[in-house]
Amino acid sequence: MIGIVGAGAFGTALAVTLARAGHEVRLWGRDAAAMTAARTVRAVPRLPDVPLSDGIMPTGDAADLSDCGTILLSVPMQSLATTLPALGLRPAHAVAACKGVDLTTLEGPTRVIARFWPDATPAILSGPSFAADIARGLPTALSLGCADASVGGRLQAALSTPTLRLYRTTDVAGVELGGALKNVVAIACGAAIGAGLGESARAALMTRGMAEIMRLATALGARRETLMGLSGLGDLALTCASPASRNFALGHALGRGETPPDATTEGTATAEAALRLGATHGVELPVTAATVGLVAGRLGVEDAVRALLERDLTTE
Ligand SMILES: NC(=O)c1ccc[n+]([C@@H]2O[C@H](COP(=O)([O-])OP(=O)(O)OC[C@H]3O[C@@H](n4cnc5c(N)ncnc54)[C@H](O)[C@@H]3O)[C@@H](O)[C@H]2O)c1
Ligand SMILES: O=P(O)(O)OC[C@H](O)CO
Repeated sequence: MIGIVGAGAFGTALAVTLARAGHEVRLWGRDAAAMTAARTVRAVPRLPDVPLSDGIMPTGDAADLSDCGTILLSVPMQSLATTLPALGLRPAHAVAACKGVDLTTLEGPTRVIARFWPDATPAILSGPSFAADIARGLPTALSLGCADASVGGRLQAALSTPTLRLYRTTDVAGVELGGALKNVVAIACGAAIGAGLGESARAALMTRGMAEIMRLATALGARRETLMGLSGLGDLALTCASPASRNFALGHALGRGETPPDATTEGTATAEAALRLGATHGVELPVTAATVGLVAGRLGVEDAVRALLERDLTTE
């Protein structure tokens, strides 16, 4: 039996694909009334058009997940540290399915898990995947990072489905940081497209953004080959190119001078956290700095572009 914490778009999509593959799934959401209603309606508000099969039990009571050996965590990153201790669970394996860096502690999701659930083996699931695609059963491939290779292998086998293919690695930092940092670049790309700066500008931002991801993530222990994989280059390609990305959409609205849509956009906090990590580790992050300025309203798109173009010429 698999437990999923977070009945938002992604947690629900994972529940649907795992149930389709034959797993019994308990899906916990913090809004108890909505979860009770979901038992009858057989859908959750975030994915109203995706039916929940009989194999999924929606619940607002975390105790219903106490028999689940594996728990997937799909709440927004900035709420992970408050969510975990409140659940009162002690799973053997905890797989983070959130993308970001905790702004208070600058920890990735697996470190947050280790802090609150020291007996659980933490893992991270990340890569190019829109919840709607996974829920529809469209082909998707993700990275599963787990420092314990044998647990990682078992999780890979358990969580892969006929349409969701997992690749495993022991490089937890690489999977975490690739998935977190790509969101920052997606905001920058959205802003460039929204402001009408063109496809060439987007390609330049993606490439130089990837260079920043490589610099910061390797300074924090990630391996380059992981960052060139699904939870890095792969997710960067998806998120920077698709208007369906909420991070891209946020940047796009800013680029057009419009009010951004109300949505989970992990890249805003991650950009701030990345700048702090960069300062600590002596890593220059000009695209991230411009994105932070843009999101905070301190820079307009033209100022941000000027700041990037006026930097000293350098080697690639
Ligand atoms: N939606 C996607 O396509 C997608 C794909 C891959 C990864 N992710 C990642 O999954 C994570 C969740 O995103 P999502 O798309 O499901 O978001 P969402 O906005 O659809 O849902 C978030 C869920 O978390 C709950 N939540 C919000 N604040 C909370 C808090 N303080 N305490 C407890 N619960 C809280 C909400 O009630 C909601 O059920 C993010 O880190 C995101 O980057 C999302
Ligand atoms: O909608 P976004 O920007 O949060 O992106 C969703 C996923 O992270 C894409 O892999």
